[in-house]
Amino acid sequence: MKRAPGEFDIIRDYFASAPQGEGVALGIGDDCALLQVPAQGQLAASVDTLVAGRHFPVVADPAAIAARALRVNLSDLAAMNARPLWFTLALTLPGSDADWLQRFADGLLKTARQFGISLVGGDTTAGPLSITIQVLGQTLKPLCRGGARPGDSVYISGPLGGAAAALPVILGERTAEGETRRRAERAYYYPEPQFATAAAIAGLASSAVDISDGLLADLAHICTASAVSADVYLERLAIAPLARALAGEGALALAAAGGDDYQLCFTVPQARVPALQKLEQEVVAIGTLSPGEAEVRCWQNGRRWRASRTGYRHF
Ligand SMILES: Nc1ncnc2c1ncn2[C@@H]1O[C@H](COP(=O)(O)OP(=O)(O)O)[C@@H](O)[C@H]1O
Ligand SMILES: Cc1ncc(C[n+]2csc(CCOP(=O)(O)OP(=O)(O)O)c2C)c(N)n1
Ligand SMILES: [Mg+2]
Repeated sequence: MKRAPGEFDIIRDYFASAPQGEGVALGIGDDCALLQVPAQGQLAASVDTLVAGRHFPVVADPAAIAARALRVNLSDLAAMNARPLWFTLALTLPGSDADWLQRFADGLLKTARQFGISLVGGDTTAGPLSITIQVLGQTLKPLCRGGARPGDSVYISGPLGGAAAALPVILGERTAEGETRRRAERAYYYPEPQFATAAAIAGLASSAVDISDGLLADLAHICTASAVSADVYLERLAIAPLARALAGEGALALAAAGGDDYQLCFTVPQARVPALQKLEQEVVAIGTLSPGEAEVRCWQNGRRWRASRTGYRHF
Protein backbone atom coordinates (compact mmCIF):
# COMPACT_ATOMS: atom_id res chain seq x y z
CA MET A 1 0.00 0.00 0.00
CA LYS A 2 1.17 3.53 -0.79
CA ARG A 3 2.14 5.83 2.09
CA ALA A 4 -0.56 8.37 2.90
CA PRO A 5 0.57 11.72 1.44
CA GLY A 6 0.88 14.76 3.73
CA GLU A 7 -0.60 18.23 3.13
CA PHE A 8 2.26 19.52 0.99
CA ASP A 9 2.67 16.19 -0.85
CA ILE A 10 -1.01 16.45 -1.80
CA ILE A 11 -0.63 19.97 -3.15
CA ARG A 12 2.57 19.12 -5.06
CA ASP A 13 1.56 15.72 -6.41
CA TYR A 14 -2.06 16.28 -7.38
CA PHE A 15 -2.70 19.99 -7.89
CA ALA A 16 0.48 22.05 -8.42
CA SER A 17 1.05 20.62 -11.88
CA ALA A 18 -2.26 22.04 -13.12
CA PRO A 19 -1.61 23.84 -16.40
CA GLN A 20 -1.30 27.63 -16.14
CA GLY A 21 -3.74 29.19 -18.54
CA GLU A 22 -4.47 32.67 -19.76
CA GLY A 23 -3.59 35.53 -17.41
CA VAL A 24 -1.83 33.43 -14.76
CA ALA A 25 1.28 35.44 -13.86
CA LEU A 26 1.94 33.26 -10.78
CA GLY A 27 -0.01 30.08 -10.07
CA ILE A 28 -0.04 27.52 -7.23
CA GLY A 29 2.77 27.72 -4.66
CA ASP A 30 2.99 31.22 -3.19
CA ASP A 31 0.82 33.01 -0.62
CA CYS A 32 -1.43 34.28 -3.41
CA ALA A 33 -1.79 33.66 -7.09
CA LEU A 34 -1.12 36.68 -9.29
CA LEU A 35 -3.65 37.10 -12.05
CA GLN A 36 -3.65 39.48 -14.96
CA VAL A 37 -7.19 40.85 -14.95
CA PRO A 38 -8.53 41.45 -18.49
CA ALA A 39 -8.63 45.11 -19.45
CA GLN A 40 -12.18 44.85 -20.74
CA GLY A 41 -15.48 44.10 -19.03
CA GLN A 42 -15.85 43.05 -15.40
CA LEU A 43 -14.51 40.23 -13.26
CA ALA A 44 -17.30 37.84 -12.18
CA ALA A 45 -16.62 36.02 -8.85
CA SER A 46 -18.63 33.24 -7.25
CA VAL A 47 -18.10 30.48 -4.69
CA ASP A 48 -20.07 27.34 -3.85
CA THR A 49 -19.40 24.63 -1.29
CA LEU A 50 -20.32 20.98 -1.83
CA VAL A 51 -20.68 19.01 1.39
CA ALA A 52 -20.61 15.19 1.44
CA GLY A 53 -24.04 13.83 2.31
CA ARG A 54 -25.75 17.10 1.39
CA HIS A 55 -24.59 17.84 -2.16
CA PHE A 56 -23.27 14.39 -3.13
CA PRO A 57 -23.16 10.94 -1.50
CA VAL A 58 -20.15 10.20 0.68
CA VAL A 59 -19.32 7.07 -1.30
CA ALA A 60 -19.15 8.36 -4.86
CA ASP A 61 -16.59 8.18 -7.64
CA PRO A 62 -14.10 10.96 -6.74
CA ALA A 63 -13.75 11.94 -10.42
CA ALA A 64 -17.51 12.44 -10.63
CA ILE A 65 -17.61 14.46 -7.40
CA ALA A 66 -14.86 16.72 -8.76
CA ALA A 67 -16.64 17.17 -12.10
CA ARG A 68 -19.87 18.09 -10.34
CA ALA A 69 -18.14 20.51 -7.95
CA LEU A 70 -16.51 22.44 -10.79
CA ARG A 71 -19.53 22.28 -13.11
CA VAL A 72 -21.99 23.74 -10.56
CA ASN A 73 -19.59 26.64 -10.06
CA LEU A 74 -19.13 27.09 -13.82
CA SER A 75 -22.92 27.24 -14.02
CA ASP A 76 -22.88 30.43 -11.93
CA LEU A 77 -20.42 31.98 -14.42
CA ALA A 78 -22.62 30.87 -17.32
CA ALA A 79 -25.70 32.38 -15.64
CA MET A 80 -23.93 35.77 -15.59
CA ASN A 81 -22.65 35.33 -19.16
CA ALA A 82 -19.07 35.27 -17.91
CA ARG A 83 -16.18 33.50 -19.61
CA PRO A 84 -14.32 31.12 -17.25
CA LEU A 85 -10.76 32.15 -16.38
CA TRP A 86 -9.55 30.93 -12.99
CA PHE A 87 -10.63 28.90 -9.96
CA THR A 88 -9.42 28.07 -6.46
CA LEU A 89 -10.12 24.85 -4.55
CA ALA A 90 -10.54 24.53 -0.78
CA LEU A 91 -10.53 20.83 -0.02
CA THR A 92 -11.40 19.31 3.35
CA LEU A 93 -10.60 15.60 3.52
CA PRO A 94 -11.40 13.01 6.21
CA GLY A 95 -8.11 11.27 5.42
CA SER A 96 -5.24 11.24 2.97
CA ASP A 97 -5.92 8.52 0.40
CA ALA A 98 -3.57 8.56 -2.61
CA ASP A 99 -5.92 6.61 -4.86
CA TRP A 100 -8.93 8.84 -4.02
CA LEU A 101 -6.86 11.99 -4.55
CA GLN A 102 -5.51 10.80 -7.91
CA ARG A 103 -9.00 10.11 -9.21
CA PHE A 104 -10.36 13.39 -7.80
CA ALA A 105 -7.53 15.42 -9.36
CA ASP A 106 -7.91 13.62 -12.71
CA GLY A 107 -11.65 14.42 -12.80
CA LEU A 108 -11.09 18.00 -11.71
CA LEU A 109 -8.31 18.84 -14.15
CA LYS A 110 -10.07 17.10 -17.03
CA THR A 111 -13.17 19.24 -16.39
CA ALA A 112 -10.99 22.34 -16.09
CA ARG A 113 -9.43 21.61 -19.49
CA GLN A 114 -12.85 21.05 -21.06
CA PHE A 115 -14.06 24.48 -19.98
CA GLY A 116 -10.78 26.39 -20.35
CA ILE A 117 -10.45 27.36 -16.67
CA SER A 118 -7.17 27.21 -14.68
CA LEU A 119 -6.67 26.07 -11.08
CA VAL A 120 -4.58 28.84 -9.48
CA GLY A 121 -4.67 28.07 -5.75
CA GLY A 122 -6.52 26.57 -2.84
CA ASP A 123 -6.32 25.17 0.65
CA THR A 124 -6.07 21.63 2.04
CA THR A 125 -7.32 20.69 5.50
CA ALA A 126 -8.51 17.63 7.40
CA GLY A 127 -12.15 17.31 8.40
CA PRO A 128 -15.51 16.07 7.07
CA LEU A 129 -15.37 15.80 3.24
CA SER A 130 -16.24 19.12 1.64
CA ILE A 131 -15.23 20.89 -1.54
CA THR A 132 -15.32 24.64 -1.98
CA ILE A 133 -14.56 26.10 -5.38
CA GLN A 134 -14.33 29.77 -6.20
CA VAL A 135 -14.55 30.70 -9.84
CA LEU A 136 -13.51 33.90 -11.57
CA GLY A 137 -14.42 34.94 -15.08
CA GLN A 138 -14.67 37.85 -17.44
CA THR A 139 -18.00 39.29 -18.50
CA LEU A 140 -18.56 41.91 -21.17
CA LYS A 141 -22.37 41.80 -21.02
CA PRO A 142 -23.53 40.46 -17.63
CA LEU A 143 -26.95 38.88 -17.12
CA CYS A 144 -28.26 39.88 -13.69
CA ARG A 145 -31.25 38.82 -11.57
CA GLY A 146 -32.55 42.36 -11.15
CA GLY A 147 -33.32 43.50 -14.71
CA ALA A 148 -36.73 41.88 -15.31
CA ARG A 149 -39.80 44.07 -15.91
CA PRO A 150 -43.58 43.48 -15.88
CA GLY A 151 -44.70 42.13 -19.27
CA ASP A 152 -41.47 40.18 -19.91
CA SER A 153 -41.78 36.52 -20.88
CA VAL A 154 -40.15 33.82 -18.74
CA TYR A 155 -38.05 31.08 -20.37
CA ILE A 156 -36.04 28.04 -19.45
CA SER A 157 -32.99 26.92 -21.44
CA GLY A 158 -33.88 23.22 -21.49
CA PRO A 159 -35.73 20.33 -19.89
CA LEU A 160 -35.94 20.06 -16.11
CA GLY A 161 -36.39 17.35 -13.49
CA GLY A 162 -33.77 14.86 -14.68
CA ALA A 163 -31.25 15.44 -11.90
CA ALA A 164 -33.87 15.36 -9.13
CA ALA A 165 -35.33 12.16 -10.57
CA ALA A 166 -31.81 10.70 -10.64
CA LEU A 167 -31.16 11.45 -6.96
CA PRO A 168 -32.79 8.28 -5.51
CA VAL A 169 -30.73 6.21 -7.98
CA ILE A 170 -27.54 8.03 -6.96
CA LEU A 171 -28.37 7.53 -3.28
CA GLY A 172 -28.98 3.81 -3.83
CA GLU A 173 -32.62 4.16 -2.74
CA ARG A 174 -33.83 2.69 -5.99
CA THR A 175 -32.21 0.59 -8.67
CA ALA A 176 -31.70 1.45 -12.31
CA GLU A 177 -29.90 -0.66 -14.87
CA GLY A 178 -27.76 -0.08 -17.92
CA GLU A 179 -28.58 2.98 -19.96
CA THR A 180 -31.01 4.46 -17.39
CA ARG A 181 -28.36 4.26 -14.70
CA ARG A 182 -25.78 5.93 -16.96
CA ARG A 183 -28.23 8.73 -17.80
CA ALA A 184 -28.97 9.22 -14.08
CA GLU A 185 -25.27 9.52 -13.30
CA ARG A 186 -24.75 11.95 -16.16
CA ALA A 187 -27.70 14.15 -15.10
CA TYR A 188 -26.54 14.30 -11.48
CA TYR A 189 -22.75 14.45 -11.71
CA TYR A 190 -22.26 16.17 -15.07
CA PRO A 191 -24.70 19.11 -15.30
CA GLU A 192 -24.01 21.22 -18.40
CA PRO A 193 -23.22 24.90 -17.67
CA GLN A 194 -25.27 26.86 -20.22
CA PHE A 195 -22.52 29.04 -21.72
CA ALA A 196 -23.79 28.91 -25.31
CA THR A 197 -27.36 29.86 -24.40
CA ALA A 198 -26.13 32.64 -22.11
CA ALA A 199 -23.99 34.13 -24.88
CA ALA A 200 -26.86 33.87 -27.37
CA ILE A 201 -29.43 35.57 -25.11
CA ALA A 202 -27.10 38.18 -23.60
CA GLY A 203 -28.31 41.00 -25.85
CA LEU A 204 -31.96 39.98 -25.48
CA ALA A 205 -32.63 38.83 -21.91
CA SER A 206 -33.50 41.25 -19.11
CA SER A 207 -32.49 38.84 -16.32
CA ALA A 208 -31.21 35.31 -15.74
CA VAL A 209 -30.50 32.82 -12.95
CA ASP A 210 -29.21 29.25 -12.99
CA ILE A 211 -31.57 26.65 -11.58
CA SER A 212 -29.74 25.01 -8.68
CA ASP A 213 -32.42 24.90 -5.99
CA GLY A 214 -35.46 24.37 -8.25
CA LEU A 215 -37.24 26.41 -10.96
CA LEU A 216 -39.85 27.98 -8.68
CA ALA A 217 -37.33 28.88 -5.98
CA ASP A 218 -34.81 30.33 -8.43
CA LEU A 219 -37.42 32.25 -10.43
CA ALA A 220 -38.49 33.70 -7.08
CA HIS A 221 -34.96 35.17 -6.82
CA ILE A 222 -35.53 37.03 -10.11
CA CYS A 223 -38.93 38.23 -8.83
CA THR A 224 -37.42 39.50 -5.58
CA ALA A 225 -34.43 41.17 -7.24
CA SER A 226 -36.61 42.75 -9.97
CA ALA A 227 -39.70 43.52 -7.79
CA VAL A 228 -42.10 41.66 -10.10
CA SER A 229 -44.44 38.67 -9.78
CA ALA A 230 -44.55 35.68 -12.16
CA ASP A 231 -47.18 33.36 -13.59
CA VAL A 232 -45.82 29.99 -14.70
CA TYR A 233 -47.92 27.67 -16.90
CA LEU A 234 -46.78 24.20 -15.95
CA GLU A 235 -48.15 22.46 -19.06
CA ARG A 236 -45.50 24.41 -21.00
CA LEU A 237 -42.54 23.08 -18.97
CA ALA A 238 -40.05 20.91 -20.82
CA ILE A 239 -39.72 17.81 -18.69
CA ALA A 240 -36.53 15.75 -18.98
CA PRO A 241 -37.23 12.31 -20.50
CA LEU A 242 -35.21 10.81 -17.64
CA ALA A 243 -37.64 12.39 -15.14
CA ARG A 244 -40.60 10.82 -16.97
CA ALA A 245 -38.84 7.45 -17.14
CA LEU A 246 -37.94 7.41 -13.45
CA ALA A 247 -40.74 9.38 -11.81
CA GLY A 248 -43.76 8.98 -14.14
CA GLU A 249 -46.58 11.23 -12.85
CA GLY A 250 -44.22 12.77 -10.33
CA ALA A 251 -42.00 14.22 -13.07
CA LEU A 252 -43.86 17.55 -13.24
CA ALA A 253 -43.31 18.34 -9.55
CA LEU A 254 -39.60 17.47 -9.96
CA ALA A 255 -39.32 19.76 -13.00
CA ALA A 256 -41.01 22.59 -11.11
CA ALA A 257 -39.19 22.29 -7.81
CA GLY A 258 -36.54 19.56 -7.99
CA GLY A 259 -33.27 21.44 -8.40
CA ASP A 260 -29.79 20.27 -9.47
CA ASP A 261 -30.49 20.67 -13.23
CA TYR A 262 -28.42 23.86 -13.79
CA GLN A 263 -30.46 25.01 -16.75
CA LEU A 264 -31.05 28.77 -16.98
CA CYS A 265 -34.29 30.56 -16.19
CA PHE A 266 -34.39 33.95 -17.91
CA THR A 267 -36.74 36.75 -18.91
CA VAL A 268 -37.12 38.59 -22.24
CA PRO A 269 -39.00 41.84 -22.99
CA GLN A 270 -41.82 41.35 -25.54
CA ALA A 271 -40.08 43.55 -28.11
CA ARG A 272 -37.16 41.11 -28.22
CA VAL A 273 -39.15 37.87 -28.32
CA PRO A 274 -39.07 37.71 -32.16
CA ALA A 275 -35.27 37.97 -32.10
CA LEU A 276 -35.13 35.24 -29.45
CA GLN A 277 -37.27 32.96 -31.60
CA LYS A 278 -34.73 33.27 -34.41
CA LEU A 279 -31.94 31.86 -32.25
CA GLU A 280 -30.76 28.30 -32.77
CA GLN A 281 -31.03 27.59 -29.04
CA GLU A 282 -34.10 25.57 -28.10
CA VAL A 283 -35.52 27.71 -25.32
CA VAL A 284 -38.97 27.16 -23.81
CA ALA A 285 -41.46 29.93 -22.91
CA ILE A 286 -43.09 29.05 -19.59
CA GLY A 287 -44.75 32.20 -18.29
CA THR A 288 -44.99 35.96 -17.93
CA LEU A 289 -44.16 38.67 -15.42
CA SER A 290 -46.58 41.16 -13.85
CA PRO A 291 -46.29 44.08 -11.46
CA GLY A 292 -46.77 43.35 -7.80
CA GLU A 293 -45.27 41.67 -4.81
CA ALA A 294 -42.48 39.23 -5.61
CA GLU A 295 -44.41 35.98 -5.94
CA VAL A 296 -44.47 32.99 -8.31
CA ARG A 297 -47.95 31.69 -9.16
CA CYS A 298 -48.27 28.32 -10.90
CA TRP A 299 -51.08 27.23 -13.19
CA GLN A 300 -51.90 23.89 -14.77
CA ASN A 301 -54.48 23.90 -17.58
CA GLY A 302 -56.10 27.06 -16.18
CA ARG A 303 -56.17 25.89 -12.57
CA ARG A 304 -53.99 27.22 -9.80
CA TRP A 305 -51.35 24.66 -8.80
CA ARG A 306 -49.73 24.87 -5.39
CA ALA A 307 -46.32 23.34 -4.96
CA SER A 308 -45.81 21.29 -1.81
CA ARG A 309 -42.30 22.77 -1.94
CA THR A 310 -40.65 25.23 -4.32
CA GLY A 311 -37.07 24.05 -4.09
CA TYR A 312 -34.24 22.75 -1.94
CA ARG A 313 -33.91 24.33 1.51
CA HIS A 314 -30.74 24.06 3.57
CA PHE A 315 -32.32 25.18 6.84
N1 LIG B 1 -21.94 33.64 3.73
C1 LIG B 1 -22.06 34.55 2.75
N2 LIG B 1 -21.38 35.71 2.83
C2 LIG B 1 -21.50 36.62 1.84
N3 LIG B 1 -22.28 36.48 0.78
C3 LIG B 1 -22.98 35.34 0.67
C4 LIG B 1 -22.90 34.32 1.63
N4 LIG B 1 -23.70 33.30 1.24
C5 LIG B 1 -24.24 33.67 0.07
N5 LIG B 1 -23.82 34.90 -0.28
C6 LIG B 1 -24.21 35.68 -1.47
O1 LIG B 1 -25.63 35.69 -1.56
C7 LIG B 1 -26.08 35.57 -2.91
C8 LIG B 1 -27.00 34.35 -3.06
O2 LIG B 1 -26.28 33.15 -2.76
P1 LIG B 1 -26.69 31.74 -3.36
O3 LIG B 1 -28.16 31.53 -3.16
O4 LIG B 1 -25.76 30.74 -2.78
O5 LIG B 1 -26.39 31.97 -4.90
P2 LIG B 1 -26.10 30.84 -6.01
O6 LIG B 1 -27.35 30.00 -6.08
O7 LIG B 1 -25.85 31.62 -7.27
O8 LIG B 1 -24.90 30.08 -5.55
C9 LIG B 1 -24.83 35.51 -3.77
O9 LIG B 1 -24.54 36.80 -4.22
C10 LIG B 1 -23.75 35.06 -2.79
O10 LIG B 1 -22.48 35.53 -3.15
C1 LIG C 1 -26.83 13.69 -1.58
C2 LIG C 1 -27.71 14.80 -2.08
N1 LIG C 1 -28.85 15.09 -1.43
C3 LIG C 1 -29.65 16.09 -1.86
C4 LIG C 1 -29.35 16.81 -2.97
C5 LIG C 1 -30.26 17.90 -3.46
N2 LIG C 1 -29.68 19.22 -3.24
C6 LIG C 1 -28.75 19.46 -2.30
S1 LIG C 1 -28.26 21.09 -2.27
C7 LIG C 1 -29.34 21.48 -3.53
C8 LIG C 1 -29.49 22.89 -4.01
C9 LIG C 1 -28.23 23.52 -4.53
O1 LIG C 1 -27.28 23.66 -3.51
P1 LIG C 1 -26.88 25.10 -2.92
O2 LIG C 1 -25.81 24.90 -1.93
O3 LIG C 1 -28.11 25.84 -2.46
O4 LIG C 1 -26.29 25.75 -4.24
P2 LIG C 1 -26.38 27.26 -4.73
O5 LIG C 1 -27.83 27.60 -4.85
O6 LIG C 1 -25.67 28.07 -3.68
O7 LIG C 1 -25.68 27.24 -6.05
C10 LIG C 1 -30.05 20.36 -3.96
C11 LIG C 1 -31.08 20.37 -5.02
C12 LIG C 1 -28.14 16.48 -3.62
N3 LIG C 1 -27.73 17.16 -4.70
N4 LIG C 1 -27.35 15.47 -3.18
MG1 LIG D 1 -24.29 29.60 -3.59
